[in-house]
Amino acid sequence: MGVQKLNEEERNTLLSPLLSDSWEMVQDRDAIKKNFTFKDFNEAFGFMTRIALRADKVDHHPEWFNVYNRVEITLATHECKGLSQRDVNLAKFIDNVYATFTN
Ligand SMILES: C[C@H](O)[C@H](O)[C@H]1CNC2=NC(N)=NC(=O)C2=N1
Repeated sequence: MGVQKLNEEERNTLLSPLLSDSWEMVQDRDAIKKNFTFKDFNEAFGFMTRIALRADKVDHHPEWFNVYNRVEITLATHECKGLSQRDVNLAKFIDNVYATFTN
């Protein structure tokens, strides 16, 4: 029994806070996304570096796009083809790291 998709109750309790904090559901996919903006590329890449190290530590990786000072992140769990607790955990971590950057 591998990782499970979030059930209805978990979506209400665990996803809602994220959706209230600028995460959005991806159209036509059980995934969440959020856009981040930084002072410059250096900060954007520093942010990505911290997320990357965490992703490798927890073995759960984002889908992301970066151009200069912008980073767009999409989270989903490939193993269950949808959102799992791992995505919730990583989203919270990402928001906590972002909060350390003054924008
Ligand atoms: C082999 C490796 O443990 C798996 O592929 C991990 C890696 N990182 C992952 N990241 C994400 N987002 N979903 C997964 O299912 C996943 N699985």
